[in-house]
Amino acid sequence: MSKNIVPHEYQITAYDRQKLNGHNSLLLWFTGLSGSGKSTIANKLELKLFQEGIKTYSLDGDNIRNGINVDLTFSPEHRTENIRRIGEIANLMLDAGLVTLAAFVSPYKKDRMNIRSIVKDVNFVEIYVNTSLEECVKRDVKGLYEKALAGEIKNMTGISAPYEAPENPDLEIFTETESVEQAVERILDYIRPKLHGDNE
Ligand SMILES: Nc1ncnc2c1ncn2[C@@H]1O[C@H](COP(=O)(O)OS(=O)(=O)O)[C@@H](OP(=O)(O)O)[C@H]1O
Ligand SMILES: Nc1ncnc2c1ncn2[C@@H]1O[C@H](COP(=O)(O)OP(=O)(O)O)[C@@H](O)[C@H]1O
Repeated sequence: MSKNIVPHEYQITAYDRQKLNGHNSLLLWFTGLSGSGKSTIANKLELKLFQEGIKTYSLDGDNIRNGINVDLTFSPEHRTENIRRIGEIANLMLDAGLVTLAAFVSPYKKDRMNIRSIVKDVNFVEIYVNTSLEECVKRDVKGLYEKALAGEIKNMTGISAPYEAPENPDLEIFTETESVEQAVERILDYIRPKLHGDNE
């Protein structure tokens, strides 16, 4: 914490907000290549949670890279800063009592580990959306791989920039053999005890 900044003691705590909501805060962190299926799965999962009365919020490139992080590029340093800021925002969302879904390529191991240290470890679920580069290139949802392979985009993850796969993710999803619905059910099964368990 910076010098000369003294935190206020607020009467209402994260614990109180979680109690009022009837569930714990959780950060569901989706990592994987562009086009691996992070947003598709996160979207379906949020809908399911919402329908169960769980208070949620989704963070992804649309609301972050076009907003608070509009100043950042895809250089390694800027990706690190992108993920650091998102970690801090997610931490506020956890404090607010929300189940927060974050879908970012987040290619560097050290940046993802930093998230664990920003938020309380118990609240963090790392979900590796493991789809092969070949499949992502075949899908080419946004036409980025074609451009990257033609040399029109620099620093494209998987083509001209690294992706460091998680070694011990909490969950690993294989979208080439698993449907979106199956992935969502598996994630729900995994997080249910965390949502409703003793999380003090
Ligand atoms: N060079 C390069 N590398 C990877 N991705 C690129 C790049 N340029 C643009 N895009 C699009 O931006 C989305 C990735 O942004 P992120 O904020 O998730 O990236 S990172 O975590 O900072 O690495 C990513 O979105 P998703 O496809 O949803 O993953 C891409 O659509
Ligand atoms: N099992 C699956 N899980 C997730 N996405 C899938 C699956 N099978 C095919 N897809 C398709 O792959 C694409 C993934 O795109 P998207 O969710 O935007 O990826 P990301 O957010 O990782 O960039 C979508 O067009 C989706 O319909």
